[in-house]
Amino acid sequence: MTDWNTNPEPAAAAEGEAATPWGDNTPEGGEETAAETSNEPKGKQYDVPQLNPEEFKSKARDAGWAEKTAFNYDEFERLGGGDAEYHATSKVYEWQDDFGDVGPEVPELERILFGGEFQMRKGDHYKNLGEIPVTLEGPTKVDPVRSFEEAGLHPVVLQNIKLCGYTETTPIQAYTIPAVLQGMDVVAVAQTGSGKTAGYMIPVISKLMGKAKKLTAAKPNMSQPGYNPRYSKVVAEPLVVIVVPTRELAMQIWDEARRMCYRSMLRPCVVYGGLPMPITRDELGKGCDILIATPGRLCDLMGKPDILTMRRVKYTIIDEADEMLQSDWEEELRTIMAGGDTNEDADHVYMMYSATFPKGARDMARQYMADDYIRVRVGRAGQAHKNIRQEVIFVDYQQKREAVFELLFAMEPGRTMIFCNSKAQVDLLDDFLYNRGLPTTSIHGDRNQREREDAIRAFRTGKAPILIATGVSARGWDVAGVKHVINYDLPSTLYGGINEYIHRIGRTARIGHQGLATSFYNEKNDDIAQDLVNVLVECECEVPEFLAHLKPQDGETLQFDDDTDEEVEGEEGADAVAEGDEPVTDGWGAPAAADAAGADTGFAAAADTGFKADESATVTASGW
Ligand SMILES: Nc1ncnc2c1ncn2[C@@H]1O[C@H](COP(=O)(O)OP(=O)(O)OP(=O)(O)O)[C@@H](O)[C@H]1O
Repeated sequence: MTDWNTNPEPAAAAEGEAATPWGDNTPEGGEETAAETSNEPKGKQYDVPQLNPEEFKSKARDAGWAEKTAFNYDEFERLGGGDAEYHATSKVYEWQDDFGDVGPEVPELERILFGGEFQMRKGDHYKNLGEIPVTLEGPTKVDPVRSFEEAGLHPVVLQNIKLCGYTETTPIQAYTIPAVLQGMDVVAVAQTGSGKTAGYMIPVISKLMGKAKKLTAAKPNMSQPGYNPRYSKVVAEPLVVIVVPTRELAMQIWDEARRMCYRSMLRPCVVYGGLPMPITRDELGKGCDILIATPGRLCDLMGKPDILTMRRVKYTIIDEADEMLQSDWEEELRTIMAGGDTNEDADHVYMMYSATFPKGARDMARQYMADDYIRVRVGRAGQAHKNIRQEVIFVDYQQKREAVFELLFAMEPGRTMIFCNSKAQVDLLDDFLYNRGLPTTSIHGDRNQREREDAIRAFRTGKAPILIATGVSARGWDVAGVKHVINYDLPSTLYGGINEYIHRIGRTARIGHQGLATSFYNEKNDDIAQDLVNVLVECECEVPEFLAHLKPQDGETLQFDDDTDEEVEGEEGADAVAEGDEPVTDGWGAPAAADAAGADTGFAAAADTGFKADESATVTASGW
């Protein structure tokens, strides 16, 4: 049993607590120095009642938290979740040679791919996505597309988009879809949950679809009675390689690929560390046109020419690119971006996508891209979305468990993600909350593959609506109905700092939904304080009293570390922008400076599509 109740008696603060348990977390006395020099608790004192396990359970049930239930794989499959074993072996559309250009509908598969009750639908605040200025840099004109119909997409892709329930493009899609269709290298930055995945998946698949017959490699005929995955294998020859940092994200992007490839002869596959090698071989051996992979497993397979060859790859896409451009991945990324020894395609297209893109990563990205690559940015690189209500409360270091317990009871129950900075902390907190009747599950890098898949399924399907995770393990996750993100530990600089914070809180309020992000702050978080305050001010969220001294003074503009970028101002930038063309911004960090107003940018800020250039020569995606 954990020592959860070793706190001092609830102190004087208790008086005001009952009425507003989350209202005032100003440290008593407000003096930083006092807390630094003593062990005196500085914030409000939280309390967990002393109950037996049954009493805890009934307290949780009374508050509306369902009991965690064992995962029912039959039901999960029936509802369209995927395969019960390894998700990578779930069904994809299987093409047959006599299909002609477009395959017939398969209602059972269609229901699985598009009908899952847990699939995200756009929220009531979707229009807010369009209120952010879009900035373009690069020498080539791009006309944004407001609707999918006007983008000139392949009819099957258009049909699949409809089945997904996407009715209009998001701002990032409005620009990246035409850019990719024009064959450009693209770096794209837009807020979490704004549809970046479809922003590359749709145009790439649409482009390949028209020529699929010519381009795709031969595949075994799996409908033949004699087919045996062990002996009828082919070498996988993907046309598209999508690289992502985590296994769960790889599976999620594969799901998007499965949807967009429905009724086409393009076959998506996913491979990642933790997927047993025999399964990896079998799946790739069925033929692979779109390969989604984690970097380690991909590099491993690139050295096995009897399983995978990169010689036909036409598109390499790096998702969560700033994470992938970190030094930890340098060797793998170099190998992948080199395209493999046998890559034949001189027009190989490279793309990078993320919600955050610090300057160091941008500098590195540039060395991999074509000279005329286009850069699209929605808002500031690393900007949080206003659909997220951010709250920062002061919680003493030794009071966090009690605080999170109380917080979970103070809120209406709903899907909640809690982030910790270490795997050990994830385990401890999961035990603590679970033993107190709450329906938790958890995930981190030390769990085996089956445990990881179980945890994410339990969370997605609401069997365990509270998920405790380390930040990196949850990058890019898109789970419907996440109402609340809690930063139990704020990510210090060591854990990715403010960019990590942006990714974490971005698990809620996706694609037009609203959500809440609560962060526990104490004096150990000083290193992120200024960045945090800047983000709160930028998003018009309340800055708590204990951080008020960091707010910009009246008339002072917000300073972000990434505000300046030499790439379009200095010599390097001159290389990236063709002669005679003006970049549309003064850099990536901040919206364009007013002095660029009126410049003939050469970009389409076309009135006829509903987009217009604002005074500062950014392109505002108005009308959403
Ligand atoms: N045009 C659209 N209309 C409605 N929903 C969409 C549209 N495009 C994408 N979506 C949905 O929006 C959700 C978020 O998309 P996605 O995961 O691609 O976001 P993201 O920008 O990559 O986020 P992150 O930065 O967190 O990875 C997904 O559930 C996706 O199905």
